[in-house]
Amino acid sequence: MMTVKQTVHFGAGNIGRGFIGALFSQSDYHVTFVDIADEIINKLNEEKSYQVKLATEQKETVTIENVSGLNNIKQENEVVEAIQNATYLTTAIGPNILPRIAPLIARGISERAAASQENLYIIACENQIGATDILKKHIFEHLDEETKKKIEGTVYFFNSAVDRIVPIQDRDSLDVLVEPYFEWVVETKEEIPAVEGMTIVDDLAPFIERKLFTVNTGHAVIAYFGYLEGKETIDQTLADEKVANQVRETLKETGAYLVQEYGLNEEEHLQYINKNIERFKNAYLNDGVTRVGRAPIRKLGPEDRLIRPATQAKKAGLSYTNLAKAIAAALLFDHPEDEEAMKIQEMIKEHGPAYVLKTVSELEEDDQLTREVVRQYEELKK
Ligand SMILES: NC(=O)C1=CN([C@@H]2O[C@H](COP(=O)(O)OP(=O)(O)OC[C@H]3O[C@@H](n4cnc5c(N)ncnc54)[C@H](O)[C@@H]3O)[C@@H](O)[C@H]2O)C=CC1
Ligand SMILES: O=P(O)(O)OC[C@H]1O[C@](O)(CO)[C@@H](O)[C@@H]1O
Repeated sequence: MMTVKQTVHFGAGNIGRGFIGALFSQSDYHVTFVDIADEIINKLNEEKSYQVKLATEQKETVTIENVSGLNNIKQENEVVEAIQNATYLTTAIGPNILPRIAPLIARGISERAAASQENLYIIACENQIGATDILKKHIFEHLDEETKKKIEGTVYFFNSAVDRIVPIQDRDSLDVLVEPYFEWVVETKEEIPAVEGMTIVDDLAPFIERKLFTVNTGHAVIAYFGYLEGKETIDQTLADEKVANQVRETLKETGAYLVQEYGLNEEEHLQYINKNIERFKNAYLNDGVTRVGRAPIRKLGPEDRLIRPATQAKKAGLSYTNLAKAIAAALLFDHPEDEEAMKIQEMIKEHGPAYVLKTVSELEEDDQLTREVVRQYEELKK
């Protein structure tokens, strides 16, 4: 009897079902999704399949089969067992959640190490530089020394970059609407089992910085300016020539840094920028500015899509005024349903914008970038 290849994926949300889980299923893996959302887990176990629909005029659809679900709070033992049988373990759960799932993954790894010498490949698929390294650090805090030794050469951790726009979905269905474009880049020099749609590279740094500081910076700029203009969706916002121009100018700044840092070809990078601006125009996605602007504390972090390209551009003597303006717009994102946005607004109210830049973005008060952001913040507020 043929044994079915197994993979465990934490986070049965938009990227989980609409991208990473779908690729594994299409590569003949059985995908065990792990999530805290009972309604998703129950549906996965009842329906055993769902549809991935492309956000195009034709709405091409693929059926994703060979899927099941486990709740990581209520079914710890079952998750540990699934990890024992898996070749891959992936996550798309949000960078802030990684420390919370690490203890259970550590238990799975420990029990697996006691019973098997088979390889396990762990990949965090999050919008964060070095997300798998961060997950590894949290997992290792829960492993004893003997297990850490035992898993050397059998449990591998690879960083990755994930790129596919997947908007918020209808919660009553497992089906997922996704853009046609996708890119999943994984950093490894190992020979690993094939997964359809996975691109392997030796060095992820240029790929993840190019992606985060083009796709995600551009998207964030549209989201924050769109929100300020009272727009609902990304494509509506981009139709406003003023915002479209702001996006292009900001991506010229991140582009100048990327070209200098990684020796990218300027013309090719310009094409990459233009290609991504076209992706943002997809009206079939109906992608809300509040989703793309979500979690501004994370997005204003020192290593994230707005602050890092600005600090790097400043260090390299390049222009960063448009990035500063985007950061100022992020500080004005006061969406009441976004917990992080509300926290930022409270901090601004009590201590002012420079305090947020210091505590959230690790920028000193007398930093030129801080001064420029605060100046633009006051301008935008008028
Ligand atoms: N949606 C998108 O277009 C893209 C998202 N990403 C990244 O992918 C990751 C996931 O994003 P989405 O799929 O959009 O989010 P999502 O909110 O649709 O999915 C996250 C899933 O994680 C589950 N979850 C939350 N806390 C949990 C916990 N403690 N234990 C188990 N499950 C838990 C949620 O119930 C949800 O189903 C994020 O890091 C995001 O930055 C990357 C590229 C594109
Ligand atoms: O906002 P987050 O959680 O970083 O992730 C979603 C982002 O990733 C993207 O899919 C880009 O890959 C955009 O849709 C969005 O800006």
